[in-house]
Amino acid sequence: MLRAYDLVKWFGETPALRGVSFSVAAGETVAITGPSGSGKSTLLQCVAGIMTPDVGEVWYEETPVHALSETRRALLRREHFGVVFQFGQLLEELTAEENVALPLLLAGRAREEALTAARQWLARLDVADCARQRPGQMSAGQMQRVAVARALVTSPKVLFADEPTGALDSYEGALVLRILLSAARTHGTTVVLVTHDPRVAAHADREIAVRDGQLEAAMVRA
Ligand SMILES: Nc1ncnc2c1ncn2[C@@H]1O[C@H](COP(=O)(O)OP(=O)(O)OP(=O)(O)O)[C@@H](O)[C@H]1O
Repeated sequence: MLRAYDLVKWFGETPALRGVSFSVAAGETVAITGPSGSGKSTLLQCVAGIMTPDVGEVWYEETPVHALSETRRALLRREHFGVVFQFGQLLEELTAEENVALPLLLAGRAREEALTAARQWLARLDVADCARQRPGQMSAGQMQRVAVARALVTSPKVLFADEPTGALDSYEGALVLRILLSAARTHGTTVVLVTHDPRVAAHADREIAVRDGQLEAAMVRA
């Protein structure tokens, strides 16, 4: 479903990726692991079409993501991908249900329909009580659950998550991860997850280890 060929990315003099190739099958959960600065986030952002590699190709099904304009990549992300970052990046001035409804409103859905779907996702993530609260009134764990609901509300084909539990304590982090993965599996969503935490990576079907911008090992769990 997703394929990356020989990705190279430089930031000035710094080589962030030095020829990385891998593929992800539909419905698979893959963890990209590695030490700080190894290139995990750069890899995720190239594969998700958030940035383009300097060299190499990224294919999403039959679409050459690396060759699309910024506008087409934004459209592809909006229609097919969901993204969660370490800090949920919710809009402060909107309530939880409005934050989650936003991607549906942008896709042209009617307001009441979008809010109903948002509330269903908040309930699935066990934060129905927060529907009318703004991010400032929520805990870090609640905000991250809302961010996951917002990423999944459009039923994306692929969910990209960059340290989605990195800002949470280990108990809350494990809970959010479990809910995220079970929601993704229930809906057949492919997941690409960046983490430096082996306990988080252990939940994935497969681990891709990156070191100094190159693949270290690709292992499949039994
Ligand atoms: N926007 C940027 N400008 C300049 N250098 C960058 C930029 N983004 C990443 N880098 C550099 O590219 C390399 C890879 O960074 P990247 O963020 O992909 O690593 P990472 O494994 O995700 O690290 P961390 O776990 O600390 O987030 C690092 O040397 C980093 O300093």
